[in-house]
Amino acid sequence: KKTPLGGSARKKAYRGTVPVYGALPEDTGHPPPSPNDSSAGQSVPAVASRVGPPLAIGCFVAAGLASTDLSVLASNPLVRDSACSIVAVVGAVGWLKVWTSLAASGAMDSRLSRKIIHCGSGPLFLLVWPLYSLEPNARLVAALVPALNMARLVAAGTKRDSSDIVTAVSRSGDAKEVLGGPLLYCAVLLAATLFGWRGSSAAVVAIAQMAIGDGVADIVGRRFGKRHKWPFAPSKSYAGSIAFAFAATLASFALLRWFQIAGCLALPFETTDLLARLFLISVLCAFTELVPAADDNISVPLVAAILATTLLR
Ligand SMILES: Nc1ccn([C@@H]2O[C@H](COP(=O)(O)OP(=O)(O)OP(=O)(O)O)[C@@H](O)[C@H]2O)c(=O)n1
Ligand SMILES: C/C(=C\CO)CCC[C@H](C)CCC[C@H](C)CCCC(C)C
Repeated sequence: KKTPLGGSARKKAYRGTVPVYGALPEDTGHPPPSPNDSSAGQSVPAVASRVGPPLAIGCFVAAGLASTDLSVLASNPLVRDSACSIVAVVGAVGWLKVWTSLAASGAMDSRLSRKIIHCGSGPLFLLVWPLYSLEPNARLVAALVPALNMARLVAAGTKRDSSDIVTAVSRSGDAKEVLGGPLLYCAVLLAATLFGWRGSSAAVVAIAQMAIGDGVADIVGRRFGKRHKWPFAPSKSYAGSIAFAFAATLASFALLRWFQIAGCLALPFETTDLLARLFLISVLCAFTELVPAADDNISVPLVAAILATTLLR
């Protein structure tokens, strides 16, 4: 299709009307702005406000990185640890957003999305641990991830922030609820980071039991455990507890192996021996989950940590 202005005449006309754009239409693939286009002839700040703060921040970070020697950054442990924590914090926001959006769109039940968040958050955080530097302070930088999430939950639970974290993790949509199970969950991640860290099989097993064991018990129990309930815990089913024991064993095993492969911890057990020990821990944690005395986000990882300290050394 022929255009009214072609070749150099069009370039000249375009240069004349759009002082803030460095690129010509041929460079950008976009058509030239019409005389009515509100961006034509605007100043840089006006255009920046149109494209929005995220792009401005992105440009700022990119310009900073471009003017810095990246090899110096990569070899600096504090920079490396901060980068890991930034990735984890941003990842956590995206992770919650994905499941909340799926629930909001009707693609899945919000109880299921909440349980998937419960199952995935702790193990995903564990996967990041080996990427931190060997510095003793690395765990402090890593601890910022659950600490910041706790701050978000407290802000949301005390209504100082109407964040959609409430939609993601509260059962009923009541903001105060995030100060219960979800806050304890993050507190366990914080304690495991500060007092266990990646050389501790107890920290890894405690997180796997709390996240995967308890989460899978709920997901499976609700579907397959409607009829056969425990006599002393009428809301919980055999199916849920069996699923807890098997899923938590496999998750603990896989995460421990990941830490072994990454060179973070050494375990003196053959595969079958390790699996048997983890199964014993998981069965006992599945029984702990049936006890209504304490929140299972505290009781399960506590029992798991004690058992792992005794059985995995
Ligand atoms: N061993 C289990 C554990 C859970 N469930 C199912 O999962 C539901 C929720 O269990 P539970 O995690 O104990 O509920 P809450 O603590 O109330 O919820 P949450 O942990 O999500 O805060 C139960 O009603 C039951 O249907 C089950 O069948 N068997
Ligand atoms: C619904 C939950 C518990 C109820 O029993 C889980 C709450 C999850 C937190 C609000 C989010 C926690 C995020 C982690 C601290 C970091 C995850 C990082 C990872 C890379 C995604």
